[in-house]
Amino acid sequence: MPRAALRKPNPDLDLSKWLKKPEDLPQELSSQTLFGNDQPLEIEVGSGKGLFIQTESQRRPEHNFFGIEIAGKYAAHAAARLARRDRANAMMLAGDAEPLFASRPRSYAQSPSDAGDPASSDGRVVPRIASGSLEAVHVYFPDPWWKKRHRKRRVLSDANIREFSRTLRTGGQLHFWTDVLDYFELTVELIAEIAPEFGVPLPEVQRESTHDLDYHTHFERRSRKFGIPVYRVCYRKRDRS
Ligand SMILES: C[S@@+](CC[C@H](N)C(=O)[O-])C[C@H]1O[C@@H](n2cnc3c(N)ncnc32)[C@H](O)[C@@H]1O
Repeated sequence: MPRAALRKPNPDLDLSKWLKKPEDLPQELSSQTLFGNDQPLEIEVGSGKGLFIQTESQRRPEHNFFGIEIAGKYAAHAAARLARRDRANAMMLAGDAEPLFASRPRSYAQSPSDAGDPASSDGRVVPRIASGSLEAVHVYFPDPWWKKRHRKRRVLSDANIREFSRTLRTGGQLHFWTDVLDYFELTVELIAEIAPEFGVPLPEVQRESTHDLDYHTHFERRSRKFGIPVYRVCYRKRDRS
Protein backbone atom coordinates (compact mmCIF):
# COMPACT_ATOMS: atom_id res chain seq x y z
CA MET A 1 0.00 0.00 0.00
CA PRO A 2 1.63 3.34 -0.96
CA ARG A 3 2.07 5.98 1.74
CA ALA A 4 -0.03 9.16 1.56
CA ALA A 5 1.84 12.32 0.51
CA LEU A 6 3.10 14.48 3.35
CA ARG A 7 1.86 18.02 3.84
CA LYS A 8 4.62 20.66 3.42
CA PRO A 9 6.01 21.71 6.83
CA ASN A 10 5.42 25.29 7.95
CA PRO A 11 8.72 27.06 7.09
CA ASP A 12 8.25 29.46 10.06
CA LEU A 13 8.32 26.60 12.58
CA ASP A 14 11.72 26.37 14.30
CA LEU A 15 12.47 22.65 14.54
CA SER A 16 15.99 22.96 15.94
CA LYS A 17 15.04 21.67 19.42
CA TRP A 18 13.09 18.70 18.07
CA LEU A 19 14.88 17.58 14.93
CA LYS A 20 18.47 16.39 15.15
CA LYS A 21 20.94 15.05 12.62
CA PRO A 22 23.44 12.33 13.59
CA GLU A 23 26.25 14.88 13.72
CA ASP A 24 24.29 17.03 16.23
CA LEU A 25 24.11 14.23 18.77
CA PRO A 26 26.28 13.83 21.84
CA GLN A 27 28.57 10.79 21.78
CA GLU A 28 26.64 9.03 24.54
CA LEU A 29 22.88 8.95 24.15
CA SER A 30 21.04 9.11 27.44
CA SER A 31 18.26 11.13 29.06
CA GLN A 32 20.93 13.29 30.67
CA THR A 33 22.79 14.08 27.43
CA LEU A 34 19.66 14.50 25.28
CA PHE A 35 17.16 16.06 27.69
CA GLY A 36 19.27 17.21 30.65
CA ASN A 37 17.42 15.08 33.22
CA ASP A 38 17.30 11.47 34.47
CA GLN A 39 13.80 10.49 33.36
CA PRO A 40 13.46 6.96 31.90
CA LEU A 41 14.36 6.98 28.20
CA GLU A 42 12.24 5.26 25.54
CA ILE A 43 13.35 4.97 21.92
CA GLU A 44 11.08 4.44 18.93
CA VAL A 45 12.79 3.05 15.83
CA GLY A 46 11.07 4.01 12.56
CA SER A 47 8.69 6.71 13.85
CA GLY A 48 7.18 7.52 10.45
CA LYS A 49 4.89 10.54 10.81
CA GLY A 50 5.32 10.52 14.59
CA LEU A 51 1.83 9.86 15.98
CA PHE A 52 3.15 7.51 18.68
CA ILE A 53 5.84 9.88 19.94
CA GLN A 54 3.41 12.78 19.93
CA THR A 55 0.70 11.04 21.95
CA GLU A 56 2.92 9.06 24.33
CA SER A 57 5.14 12.04 25.20
CA GLN A 58 1.97 13.88 26.21
CA ARG A 59 0.46 10.94 28.07
CA ARG A 60 3.66 10.17 30.01
CA PRO A 61 5.53 13.44 30.67
CA GLU A 62 7.65 11.67 33.32
CA HIS A 63 9.42 9.70 30.54
CA ASN A 64 11.60 10.95 27.65
CA PHE A 65 11.02 9.82 24.07
CA PHE A 66 13.62 9.73 21.31
CA GLY A 67 12.28 8.88 17.86
CA ILE A 68 14.61 7.69 15.10
CA GLU A 69 13.41 7.92 11.50
CA ILE A 70 15.69 7.29 8.54
CA ALA A 71 13.51 9.18 6.02
CA GLY A 72 14.34 12.87 6.51
CA LYS A 73 10.93 14.17 5.41
CA TYR A 74 9.09 11.93 7.85
CA ALA A 75 11.49 12.77 10.67
CA ALA A 76 10.85 16.48 10.02
CA HIS A 77 7.08 15.89 9.93
CA ALA A 78 7.23 14.06 13.28
CA ALA A 79 9.47 16.78 14.76
CA ALA A 80 6.97 19.45 13.63
CA ARG A 81 4.23 17.68 15.63
CA LEU A 82 6.43 17.97 18.72
CA ALA A 83 7.46 21.57 17.98
CA ARG A 84 3.85 22.75 17.54
CA ARG A 85 3.10 21.35 21.00
CA ASP A 86 6.36 22.65 22.52
CA ARG A 87 7.02 19.14 23.86
CA ALA A 88 9.97 19.14 26.29
CA ASN A 89 10.35 15.37 26.69
CA ALA A 90 10.57 14.24 23.06
CA MET A 91 12.75 14.76 20.00
CA MET A 92 13.42 13.18 16.62
CA LEU A 93 16.59 12.06 14.91
CA ALA A 94 16.66 12.04 11.09
CA GLY A 95 18.95 9.06 10.65
CA ASP A 96 19.57 5.33 10.78
CA ALA A 97 18.97 3.62 14.14
CA GLU A 98 21.38 0.77 13.56
CA PRO A 99 24.74 2.54 14.07
CA LEU A 100 23.41 4.24 17.20
CA PHE A 101 22.49 0.94 18.83
CA ALA A 102 25.59 -0.89 17.61
CA SER A 103 28.17 -1.89 20.17
CA ARG A 104 30.76 -2.14 17.38
CA PRO A 105 31.89 0.77 15.21
CA ARG A 106 29.56 1.51 12.30
CA SER A 107 29.23 4.11 9.64
CA TYR A 108 28.16 7.46 11.04
CA ALA A 109 31.81 8.35 10.43
CA GLN A 110 32.42 11.27 8.07
CA SER A 111 36.02 10.30 7.27
CA PRO A 112 38.42 7.42 8.02
CA SER A 113 39.89 9.45 10.90
CA ASP A 114 36.41 9.85 12.41
CA ALA A 115 35.71 6.15 12.49
CA GLY A 116 32.59 5.36 14.53
CA ASP A 117 32.55 4.90 18.31
CA PRO A 118 35.53 5.86 20.43
CA ALA A 119 37.64 3.17 22.07
CA SER A 120 38.20 3.13 25.83
CA SER A 121 41.76 3.09 27.19
CA ASP A 122 41.84 -0.73 27.08
CA GLY A 123 40.84 -0.69 23.40
CA ARG A 124 37.20 -1.74 23.85
CA VAL A 125 34.59 0.16 21.83
CA VAL A 126 32.29 2.37 23.92
CA PRO A 127 28.71 1.99 22.65
CA ARG A 128 26.62 5.14 22.06
CA ILE A 129 23.76 3.71 24.14
CA ALA A 130 24.93 2.20 27.42
CA SER A 131 23.94 -1.35 28.31
CA GLY A 132 20.86 -1.56 30.54
CA SER A 133 20.08 2.15 30.13
CA LEU A 134 16.74 2.13 28.28
CA GLU A 135 13.23 1.80 29.63
CA ALA A 136 11.66 0.70 26.35
CA VAL A 137 12.29 0.19 22.65
CA HIS A 138 9.30 0.55 20.32
CA VAL A 139 9.18 -0.91 16.82
CA TYR A 140 5.83 -0.41 15.08
CA PHE A 141 5.05 -1.70 11.61
CA PRO A 142 8.66 -2.13 10.46
CA ASP A 143 9.14 -2.72 6.72
CA PRO A 144 9.36 -6.52 6.25
CA TRP A 145 11.95 -6.43 3.40
CA TRP A 146 11.13 -9.84 1.94
CA LYS A 147 13.82 -10.03 -0.75
CA LYS A 148 16.84 -11.96 0.53
CA ARG A 149 19.29 -9.26 -0.54
CA HIS A 150 17.28 -6.62 1.36
CA ARG A 151 16.86 -8.55 4.62
CA LYS A 152 19.83 -6.85 6.22
CA ARG A 153 17.75 -3.65 6.16
CA ARG A 154 15.22 -5.12 8.59
CA VAL A 155 14.97 -3.15 11.82
CA LEU A 156 14.34 -6.42 13.65
CA SER A 157 17.52 -8.07 12.37
CA ASP A 158 19.57 -10.50 14.50
CA ALA A 159 22.11 -7.76 15.26
CA ASN A 160 19.52 -5.15 16.23
CA ILE A 161 17.51 -7.56 18.42
CA ARG A 162 20.71 -8.31 20.37
CA GLU A 163 21.45 -4.59 20.70
CA PHE A 164 17.88 -3.78 21.80
CA SER A 165 18.24 -6.43 24.49
CA ARG A 166 21.68 -5.15 25.52
CA THR A 167 20.48 -1.55 25.89
CA LEU A 168 17.27 -2.34 27.80
CA ARG A 169 17.32 -2.49 31.59
CA THR A 170 16.10 -5.66 33.28
CA GLY A 171 12.31 -5.28 33.22
CA GLY A 172 12.56 -2.93 30.23
CA GLN A 173 10.17 -3.47 27.34
CA LEU A 174 10.42 -4.21 23.65
CA HIS A 175 7.18 -3.48 21.81
CA PHE A 176 6.66 -4.92 18.33
CA TRP A 177 3.49 -4.50 16.26
CA THR A 178 2.90 -5.39 12.64
CA ASP A 179 0.10 -6.30 10.25
CA VAL A 180 2.22 -8.84 8.33
CA LEU A 181 1.47 -12.24 9.87
CA ASP A 182 4.44 -14.14 8.33
CA TYR A 183 6.86 -11.45 9.43
CA PHE A 184 5.31 -11.41 12.89
CA GLU A 185 5.70 -15.18 13.29
CA LEU A 186 9.26 -15.24 11.94
CA THR A 187 10.30 -12.38 14.22
CA VAL A 188 8.75 -13.94 17.31
CA GLU A 189 10.68 -17.16 16.52
CA LEU A 190 13.89 -15.21 15.92
CA ILE A 191 13.61 -13.33 19.23
CA ALA A 192 13.01 -16.61 21.10
CA GLU A 193 16.10 -18.10 19.48
CA ILE A 194 18.61 -15.29 19.84
CA ALA A 195 17.35 -13.33 22.84
CA PRO A 196 15.71 -15.84 25.22
CA GLU A 197 16.05 -13.27 28.03
CA PHE A 198 12.94 -11.65 26.55
CA GLY A 199 10.87 -14.68 27.59
CA VAL A 200 7.42 -15.20 26.16
CA PRO A 201 5.79 -12.36 24.22
CA LEU A 202 2.90 -10.76 26.06
CA PRO A 203 -0.05 -9.81 23.86
CA GLU A 204 -1.02 -6.13 23.81
CA VAL A 205 -4.68 -5.25 23.56
CA GLN A 206 -6.37 -3.27 20.84
CA ARG A 207 -7.83 -0.07 22.28
CA GLU A 208 -11.05 1.36 20.95
CA SER A 209 -10.37 4.59 19.12
CA THR A 210 -12.49 7.59 20.05
CA HIS A 211 -11.47 9.98 17.25
CA ASP A 212 -9.77 9.94 13.87
CA LEU A 213 -6.22 10.16 15.21
CA ASP A 214 -6.79 8.02 18.30
CA TYR A 215 -4.51 5.20 17.16
CA HIS A 216 -1.09 4.04 18.34
CA THR A 217 0.61 4.90 15.04
CA HIS A 218 -0.40 6.00 11.54
CA PHE A 219 0.15 2.51 10.20
CA GLU A 220 -2.07 1.04 12.90
CA ARG A 221 -4.76 3.55 11.91
CA ARG A 222 -4.43 2.61 8.25
CA SER A 223 -4.59 -1.17 8.91
CA ARG A 224 -7.60 -0.86 11.17
CA LYS A 225 -9.46 1.40 8.72
CA PHE A 226 -8.90 -1.25 6.02
CA GLY A 227 -9.94 -4.06 8.39
CA ILE A 228 -6.45 -5.64 8.34
CA PRO A 229 -5.59 -7.57 11.54
CA VAL A 230 -2.74 -6.19 13.65
CA TYR A 231 -0.40 -8.42 15.69
CA ARG A 232 0.87 -6.75 18.86
CA VAL A 233 3.37 -8.03 21.39
CA CYS A 234 5.44 -6.67 24.24
CA TYR A 235 8.52 -8.37 25.70
CA ARG A 236 9.86 -7.69 29.17
CA LYS A 237 13.58 -8.32 29.50
CA ARG A 238 14.43 -10.75 32.29
CA ASP A 239 17.61 -11.07 34.27
CA ARG A 240 19.78 -13.64 32.49
CA SER A 241 21.32 -15.03 35.69
C1 LIG B 1 6.19 1.09 7.59
S1 LIG B 1 6.79 2.52 8.35
C2 LIG B 1 5.97 2.58 9.94
C3 LIG B 1 5.99 3.95 10.54
C4 LIG B 1 5.38 4.06 11.96
N1 LIG B 1 6.11 3.23 12.89
C5 LIG B 1 3.93 3.69 11.94
O1 LIG B 1 3.61 2.61 12.47
O2 LIG B 1 3.12 4.47 11.42
C6 LIG B 1 8.44 2.05 8.83
C7 LIG B 1 9.33 3.25 9.07
O3 LIG B 1 10.61 2.82 9.52
C8 LIG B 1 11.60 3.68 8.95
N2 LIG B 1 12.90 2.98 9.03
C9 LIG B 1 13.27 1.88 8.33
N3 LIG B 1 14.52 1.50 8.65
C10 LIG B 1 14.96 2.38 9.60
C11 LIG B 1 16.18 2.53 10.32
N4 LIG B 1 17.21 1.68 10.13
N5 LIG B 1 16.29 3.54 11.21
C12 LIG B 1 15.26 4.41 11.39
N6 LIG B 1 14.09 4.33 10.71
C13 LIG B 1 13.92 3.33 9.85
C14 LIG B 1 11.09 3.91 7.54
O4 LIG B 1 11.63 5.06 6.93
C15 LIG B 1 9.60 4.04 7.80
O5 LIG B 1 9.21 5.40 8.02
